[in-house]
Amino acid sequence: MYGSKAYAVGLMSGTSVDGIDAAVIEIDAASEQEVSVRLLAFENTPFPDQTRNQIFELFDPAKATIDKVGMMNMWLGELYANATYSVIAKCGLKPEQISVVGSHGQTIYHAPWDQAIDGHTVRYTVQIGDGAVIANRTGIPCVSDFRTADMAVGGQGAPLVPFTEYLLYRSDKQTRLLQNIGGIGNVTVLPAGASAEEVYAFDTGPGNMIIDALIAQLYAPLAMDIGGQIAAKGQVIEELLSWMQQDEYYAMPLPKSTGRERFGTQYTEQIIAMMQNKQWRAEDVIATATYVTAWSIYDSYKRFIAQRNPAQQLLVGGGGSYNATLIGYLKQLFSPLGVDVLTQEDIGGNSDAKEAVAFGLLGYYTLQQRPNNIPNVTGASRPVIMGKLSWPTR
Ligand SMILES: Nc1ncnc2c1ncn2[C@@H]1O[C@H](COP(=O)(O)OP(=O)(O)OP(=O)(O)O)[C@@H](O)[C@H]1O
Ligand SMILES: CC(=O)N[C@H]1[C@@H]2OC[C@@H](O2)[C@@H](O)[C@@H]1O[C@H](C)C(=O)O
Repeated sequence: MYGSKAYAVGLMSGTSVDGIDAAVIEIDAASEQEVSVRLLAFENTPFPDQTRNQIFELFDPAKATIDKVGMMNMWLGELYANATYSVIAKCGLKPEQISVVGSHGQTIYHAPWDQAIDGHTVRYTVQIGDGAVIANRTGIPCVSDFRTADMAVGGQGAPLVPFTEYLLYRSDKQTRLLQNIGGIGNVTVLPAGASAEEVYAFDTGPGNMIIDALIAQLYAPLAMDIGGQIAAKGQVIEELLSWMQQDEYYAMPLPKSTGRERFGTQYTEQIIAMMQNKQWRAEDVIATATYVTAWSIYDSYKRFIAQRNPAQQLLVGGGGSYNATLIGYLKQLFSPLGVDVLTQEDIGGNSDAKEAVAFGLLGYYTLQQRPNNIPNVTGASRPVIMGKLSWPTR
């Protein structure tokens, strides 16, 4: 594989359920340690409203009956295949030129803790959007369902993007924190001059998930606080802030990951109930939820990172990069610590495309039968080749 260039498509639909991110990348693997990626095209296709609502229903195990999960698995495969076609056309390539589609799928449930069954324990995670559908519609081999292999060897199955961040963003001189702010927030620590074994990463807590849910409740039909404009008009409510800061997730030891199971609908309903009871103003509640995301990133740094790896740079990606109030809070919190806060756009990248790019690269490694998890990051007992490979019939 070294010395050759290849094209891959990466597909991501994350915990925010805002749609399908699709990226076409050119991978240039000069040697094992020197891999570079060029983004050739990117497209976000929002889910049809009905599909989005149906996906949200599947987050509730009581509503996620097997027939609904099975149908959505196949339907998302179709939508992912369409997104693949569309993004390939955007850069003027043909499907035959693409080596692989790496598709994350839609997480509908993630249980990275041990569950007892028949005197044994298992962990599980469910990502849907069938790879066989994608492969057969597009004619391109498709790697999907990445997380299970890592769990099969004792890992949490998340986060997976750090493998690609190590390849693409490490520096010999600077310790960099790669912070993603999607539905959930997650950070990857790339110590200066580190080897892959020294990289660690974890979920910092909520990203935009609570903000989005509160906006949908309080400012419908809005689904997000565009640019952080609503939060900018509010003040942080101290009482709500300290209640939110008490969530036990923040103090949990590493490795750790979280999701909608903790910061989803039930959590937001509690905030709305408190708000009604205390007569808080909606913009103040949004400002507080926004501040909590910034604080949780700062708190994670101080608690788990700063002593071991004092950093020079916090590089933010994911949709939260476009929330100016959130970025403002981050700058306020990190600047006294001597950490520069930058977004992907500040360095010529694309905050929206970053995870789709990552899954294109992860899929390419799987196709090459090369391990692509970082055990130190996920808690897995060893490196594994992640994902299931579906072949098209050409
Ligand atoms: N212009 C914007 N202004 C404010 N917030 C935005 C903007 N654009 C996107 N966002 C926020 O980013 C979210 C989507 O982020 P992203 O696509 O990175 O999440 P995701 O990939 O679904 O989540 P995860 O990475 O947790 O799986 C939106 O739901 C919204 O809250
Ligand atoms: C189970 C799951 O889908 N987890 C997501 C989620 O969204 C952010 C954070 O929680 C991260 O752990 C992960 O995604 C990214 C893409 C990852 O694996 O690196």
